[in-house]
Amino acid sequence: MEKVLHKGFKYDTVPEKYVFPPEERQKKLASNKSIPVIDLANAKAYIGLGHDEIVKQILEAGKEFGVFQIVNHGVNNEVMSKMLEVMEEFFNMPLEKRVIHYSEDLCKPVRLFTSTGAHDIVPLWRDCLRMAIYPVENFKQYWPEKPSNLKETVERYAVEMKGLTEKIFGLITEGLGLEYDYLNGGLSGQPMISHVNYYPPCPDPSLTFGLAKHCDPGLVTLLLQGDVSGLQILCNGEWQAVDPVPNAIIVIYGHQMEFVTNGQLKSVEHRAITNDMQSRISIATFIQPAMDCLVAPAKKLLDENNPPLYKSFLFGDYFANYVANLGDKLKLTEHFQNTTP
Ligand SMILES: O=C(O)CCC(=O)C(=O)O
Ligand SMILES: [Fe+2]
Repeated sequence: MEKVLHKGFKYDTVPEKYVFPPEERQKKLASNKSIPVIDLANAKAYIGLGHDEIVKQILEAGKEFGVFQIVNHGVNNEVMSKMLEVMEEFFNMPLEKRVIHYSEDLCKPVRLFTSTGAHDIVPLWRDCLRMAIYPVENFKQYWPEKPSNLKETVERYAVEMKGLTEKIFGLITEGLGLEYDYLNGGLSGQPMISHVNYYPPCPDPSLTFGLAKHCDPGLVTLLLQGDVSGLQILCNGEWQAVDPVPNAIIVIYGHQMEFVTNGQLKSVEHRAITNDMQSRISIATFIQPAMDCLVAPAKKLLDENNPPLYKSFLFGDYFANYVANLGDKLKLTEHFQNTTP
């Protein structure tokens, strides 16, 4: 396989190997409901005016869609735009400057790869710079030296993402009636990882995917998508676009959130499509349990009317299954559902 897809020029035609079989290609989108945009301006660490409404909206969005966008989230807008800008610069650097980060070693804290970097049947129209970003002091040394302001920008972004995670977790646990820090500790104990997804312009987006249908493995994914559309979610069997909202961050519930909340919050299946006019960058930051963390439905959410729908398992076991099944939610759910009456 080629080391990276993006070589800094526009392709004239889609190379054969990137073409998906006709039955798997995108079909018409549903244009009904739009994904909720939740304004966090009045969300406080304590109960205040407007706060209860925000908690309610977050839970409802989780029950219905498994995804929502947030605005006035407190993350510095300049940090977000700098992050997108510096990553665009990274992917526009000459190939020889980028390719030094290419690696197939899954354990590396920073690596560039193409497609999923795994055993794809049809490769995806995507390159990805994967970086462990938090705790900053453990990983900063591995981040790319070029562009020269990359390290400083990623550091600021990582700190903002950490703060935002705590804020969102506080709102979710409050809404569910769990202890305030229930989702902290082991359940979000893995270092924070960001995937900087780069989708070069594609001559025929109807034939390819930037990312194929998957659910995210962790608790939540915080996604920055700039102003180019491309994210789609599967909602009641129909695909729907999540169009960009200025300065918004998309919150995607991952599969562990569904397990921990005993199915109260849904993990949404999603994909990314390509675009023939512009390249697109999205930055996904994953909050995931430590590999040795025991994941199980929260006891407070169980009673005789709400028996556990899932088994308890080590996140490491889940993750091995996730990789083997390419993030297929149905297969993973079957594997971890509780079959004892
Ligand atoms: O590019 C996007 O909008 C989606 C990215 C994504 O789903 C992921 O990185 O897991
Ligand atoms: Fe994803």
